[in-house]
Amino acid sequence: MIATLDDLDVEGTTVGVRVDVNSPIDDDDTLADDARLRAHVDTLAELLERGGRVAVLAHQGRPGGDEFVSLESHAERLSELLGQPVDYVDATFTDAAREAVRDLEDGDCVVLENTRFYSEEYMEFEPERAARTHLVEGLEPVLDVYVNDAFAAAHRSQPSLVGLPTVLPSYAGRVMESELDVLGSIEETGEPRVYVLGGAKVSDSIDVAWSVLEKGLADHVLTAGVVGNVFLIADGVDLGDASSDFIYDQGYWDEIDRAADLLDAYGDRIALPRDVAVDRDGGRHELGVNALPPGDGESAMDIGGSTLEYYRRILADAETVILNGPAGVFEDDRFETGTRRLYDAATDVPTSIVGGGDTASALRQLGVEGFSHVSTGGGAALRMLTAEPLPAVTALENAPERPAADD
Ligand SMILES: Nc1ncnc2c1ncn2[C@@H]1O[C@H](COP(=O)(O)OP(=O)(O)OP(=O)(O)O)[C@@H](O)[C@H]1O
Ligand SMILES: O=C(O)[C@H](O)COP(=O)(O)O
Repeated sequence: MIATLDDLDVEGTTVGVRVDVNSPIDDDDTLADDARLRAHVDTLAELLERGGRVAVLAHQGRPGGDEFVSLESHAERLSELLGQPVDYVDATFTDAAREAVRDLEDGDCVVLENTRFYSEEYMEFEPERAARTHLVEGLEPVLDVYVNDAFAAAHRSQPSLVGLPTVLPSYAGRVMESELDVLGSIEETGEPRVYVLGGAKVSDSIDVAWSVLEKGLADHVLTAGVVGNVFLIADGVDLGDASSDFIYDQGYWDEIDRAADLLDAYGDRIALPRDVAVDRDGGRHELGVNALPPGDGESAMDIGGSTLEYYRRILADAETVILNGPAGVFEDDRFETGTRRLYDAATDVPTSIVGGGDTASALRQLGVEGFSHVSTGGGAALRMLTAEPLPAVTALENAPERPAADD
């Protein structure tokens, strides 16, 4: 049983709050999009209003990557969103960080530095071992309790996610609570249940497809995007050199064999695109799979109109639809139709769940709204949608005894 903020006596308590504000970053190393910050405002505002002393912990980017930057601009934006001063300290668990946390008064908030600036935080550990890392040993003495609101990072077994809840009384924040409510009860949603797997994360999508088909969670899996292209090749369709080279360059060539095995095992429940759209003479041109391969240099960039009709018929009978990843290269006006129309059709299904923050922002750009639930998590949501446990959630379940909250 995971405790929530309802179980926490907040006033005067120093709370370490793990959030996921991993965001797109501009060329000047500052925040380019605040959607993920906005998601955590309710949790943070509630803790502050209830008199908590809040130390925010988060990662940004991956070591060596362009988006691996400090959280200073995140703190500035958070201050605007919360409508109160938010301090920032360029340290995570050193003396400077601990002093900033000890100096907090009731209702104060400080953002600590990007947790991944410390190498241990980019490693995966068992919780007991994570509890003996520098970050956890440094922060534990200055924190009274730990709140995890970082659902989007809950598939990572890293110190700030699994080590802190091993040593501190721990609670789920409001984002974590609502994600677990919706995604944790996937088996209880209505049937027929349809999974739509698009986008470019082919191995992850094939893992999900195996899992949901094997467990009987999916009545149908609809494939689109690069995932759909891999399944078409696995089914013996000649998509031409451009699409094949793309799949090879992305390192997904071996996935074709896995997709073929999946088709052998569960082909009756997997739907493949019936046509694709290519770039011909600078415009969109649709080709039925029987008319493939496309011309020289032409690549399958979107699903076509007959695929959309076919998928819409399946969705019309569905009680639940779970979607991840765009149906095509939606960033290009000529190839956004598949994503917009497929996702639009999904909003008519009684329960419609979109996993993946990037997909969600693409949908906002395309003006598609009306889903039952849009998850803040990409990889975490995918893992949850296969009914697999998330390490950070398990760590919350196993957290030490907590003092009872005052009513
Ligand atoms: N047919 C295609 N050919 C090439 N690229 C494609 C095709 N279909 C989709 N894509 C690309 O896939 C990318 C998105 O895939 P990805 O799996 O990363 O989804 P995502 O929305 O970022 O996922 P998440 O929200 O889980 O992070 C887009 O940039 C899109 O252009
Ligand atoms: O953006 C995400 O999916 C989470 O913040 C996790 O980031 P990671 O994939 O770099 O661990």
